[in-house]
Amino acid sequence: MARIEVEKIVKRYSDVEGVGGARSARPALDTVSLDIADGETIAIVGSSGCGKSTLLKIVAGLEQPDEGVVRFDGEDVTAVRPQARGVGMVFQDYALYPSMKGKGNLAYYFQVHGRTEEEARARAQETADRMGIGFEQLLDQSTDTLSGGQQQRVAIARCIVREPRLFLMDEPICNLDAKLRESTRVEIRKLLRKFGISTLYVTHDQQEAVFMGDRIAVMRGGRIEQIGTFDELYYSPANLFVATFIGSPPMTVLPAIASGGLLTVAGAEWPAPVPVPDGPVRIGIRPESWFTGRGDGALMTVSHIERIPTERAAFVHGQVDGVPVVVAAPLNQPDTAELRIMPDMGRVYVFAADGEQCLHTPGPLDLF
Ligand SMILES: Nc1ncnc2c1ncn2[C@@H]1O[C@H](COP(=O)(O)OP(=O)(O)OP(=O)(O)O)[C@@H](O)[C@H]1O
Repeated sequence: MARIEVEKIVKRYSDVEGVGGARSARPALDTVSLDIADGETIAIVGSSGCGKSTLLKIVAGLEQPDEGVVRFDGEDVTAVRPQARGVGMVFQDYALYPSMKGKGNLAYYFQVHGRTEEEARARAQETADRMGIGFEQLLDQSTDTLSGGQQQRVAIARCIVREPRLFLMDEPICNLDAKLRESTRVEIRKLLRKFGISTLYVTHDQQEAVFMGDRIAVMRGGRIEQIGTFDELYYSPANLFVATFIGSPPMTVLPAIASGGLLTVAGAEWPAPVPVPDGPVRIGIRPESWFTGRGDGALMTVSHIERIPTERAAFVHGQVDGVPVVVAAPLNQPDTAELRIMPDMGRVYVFAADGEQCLHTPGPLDLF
């Protein structure tokens, strides 16, 4: 267990080609800073190529940064080799030794480090006991006969047995089918809580990030846009990118013109929720923040209705003036080609026209 500090990391890959073959000026990581508290799990999300894996590799010591510092418990480890950092790594491919049983996988580290067989056996047993019910049976099986989820449990145990200071997990369950993914992520979360090991958990799946992370870091183009709890990101996004990245289906974003306390949106005039300087802005409306069926609303052309019986809810997808819109509705929402919709102006977000600043957020929903 450790407190991890990542400070102003810059990483440039020299062979990254920019548009038209020119050398790209944009680094893979651009002044990235991050603090992981002792025992905390931070989930890192962002689209492909935003630098998630590079960040993990730098913390692991597998890549060297061009600038910046990595500290474990206050000690500068930037130049420390990976093997000496005490980091446990779990990736999507389990990288277990296939010819060995689970037990052999756990004991291997001790064997290659010249430790006694008794110690290896005792540590493997202790870890198996702590991993929970049913785990010991897995250790007696050859790893290539285990399911993906089981292999991932053994891979995690193989890290835990070495008592890592930090776990680095890069899309550890993305290769599993949907059902196994769900049970395995519950399992991993339980283990992380139980062992209290500080963890960086990379995923491209927002829901997984919300489930796994005590906090979530949203990355874009080599930068961390915002770090916070789900509520902080959802209700107080730093900018339009975070606001649209967090939340599923995503919020609708409409261009608007502010003038004299009114917002003109798609030809309709709505009162601004807060004083907004006159000029172009963008407004964001989450699916749950629309009123439907009001005569004075904007006209939405419906493309399809996504019904989610397990949630007793539906999402109506369509367009207003060519802009994609998603509106939450009851499960029994009738099929319709058009719908009059009106935002709950008390729940809209207002962004600067370039999307880089959030000018107003409605704050958390008061459910009680
Ligand atoms: N070894 C390398 N050499 C050159 N460029 C690299 C190398 N590794 C990564 N990159 C580039 O650095 C950027 C960040 O890559 P990285 O793998 O960290 O992204 P990622 O967010 O993990 O993506 P994904 O979700 O697709 O795995 C990308 O533009 C990628 O092409």
